[in-house]
Amino acid sequence: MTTASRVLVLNSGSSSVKYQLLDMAGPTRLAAGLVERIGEGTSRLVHEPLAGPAAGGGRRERTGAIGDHREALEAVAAELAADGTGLDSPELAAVGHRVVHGGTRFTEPTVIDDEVLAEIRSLIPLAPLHNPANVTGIEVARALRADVPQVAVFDTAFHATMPEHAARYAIDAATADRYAIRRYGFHGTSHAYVSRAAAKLLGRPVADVNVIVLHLGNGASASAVRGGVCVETSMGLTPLEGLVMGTRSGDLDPAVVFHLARVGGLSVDEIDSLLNKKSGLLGLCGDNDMREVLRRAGDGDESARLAFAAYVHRLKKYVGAYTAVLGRVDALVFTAGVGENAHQVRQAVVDGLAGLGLAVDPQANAVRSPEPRVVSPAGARVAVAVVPTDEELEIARQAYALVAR
Ligand SMILES: Nc1ncnc2c1ncn2[C@@H]1O[C@H](COP(=O)(O)OP(=O)(O)O)[C@@H](O)[C@H]1O
Ligand SMILES: CC(=O)OP(=O)(O)O
Ligand SMILES: [Mg+2]
Repeated sequence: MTTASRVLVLNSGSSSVKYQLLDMAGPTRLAAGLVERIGEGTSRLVHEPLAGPAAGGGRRERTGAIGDHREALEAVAAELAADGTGLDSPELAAVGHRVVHGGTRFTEPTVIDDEVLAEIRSLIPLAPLHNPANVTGIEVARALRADVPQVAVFDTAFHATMPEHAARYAIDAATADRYAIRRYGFHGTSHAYVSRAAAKLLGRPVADVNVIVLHLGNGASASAVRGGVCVETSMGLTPLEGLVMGTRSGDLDPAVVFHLARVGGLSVDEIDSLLNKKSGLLGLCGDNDMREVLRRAGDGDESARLAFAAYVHRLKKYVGAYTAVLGRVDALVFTAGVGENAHQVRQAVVDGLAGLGLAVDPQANAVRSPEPRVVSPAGARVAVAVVPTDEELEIARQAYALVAR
């Protein structure tokens, strides 16, 4: 029996690492931080001790090139060590890793051994922007602390309950099976956490509520959750399908790819990069950050207005579709960077959808708060809510539940 109760959570993205150190006895957040723009000259690390030996020490920030994820994670380990809460601590019970793609095999949190790591590596072609960084995180943490369990928590896991008719693409079945082509869905940790928190906010049992969750960050996805079980989501084989995102196109006619190859002469890798990194808001107006898009649109910039309108139009289509999938919707929930902060997006998505029971109260919608809150008018048929996501806490809970039993 161990008394170690700390969990370090690493959420490695394509060019960033978000991390938190939690004491699960509370749970108490001991430290949180972020390394961004990894691989660029202007990298930035922000570290904040929040509780424990270094509490009150204040936020520390350092800028300057951080070449790759390995270097970033070593810098994170050094910051934690400087607080007296390093990876060498006997209190560390587990390291929880966000792993974006779990394929068909991983639908539960999993303790990582060599074989599991090899399998995560083999899924890189299905999540080329994400799984490589996840693998590096695992390698670095293991090298620093081989005796502590490393636990993978998969973005795809929550969506594994999707019925076959939602998960299947309508393509030749033998080809689909041979190449494991199906809709997996992502951001599952967030969709799970937020749909549960929404039920709590409404004061109703999770099993009784039907929720549409809109996770709008850099990557963005929608999900339909019936009684706590995911029945549909907008991302597919990879995190490219679905909504208009910061740099990703979301849905398009697959023939666009053939056309670009045949008529445009682009290679498969060039098309991949175009659709994943140079499309979405960035492709439409030159900015991928919603704050910038809103500012420019407010100044009357036509391409920013178009980008905003296209972003919102896609969201409306998904809200309508998921209303049909669920039959009855109790709450529409906004989360992640854009969903939590951009009241303009929330307002625009429900505009004209009174027929679906959707509306926001402009005053409630304009409030800025880190707390979960309802922003629809009193008595509305469907509650519209803002629920801040906490992928790190959810990953820590799942990792700790696995190692502490
Ligand atoms: N105040 C705000 N208003 C509008 N958008 C915001 C605001 N704050 C953050 N965002 C948007 O949130 C996005 C990042 O969301 P986040 O959930 O942190 O993404 P990720 O975890 O995918 O990196 C950025 O595109 C940014 O534009
Ligand atoms: C899966 C995915 O799109 O993740 P992120 O939003 O972190 O890029
Ligand atoms: Mg995110």
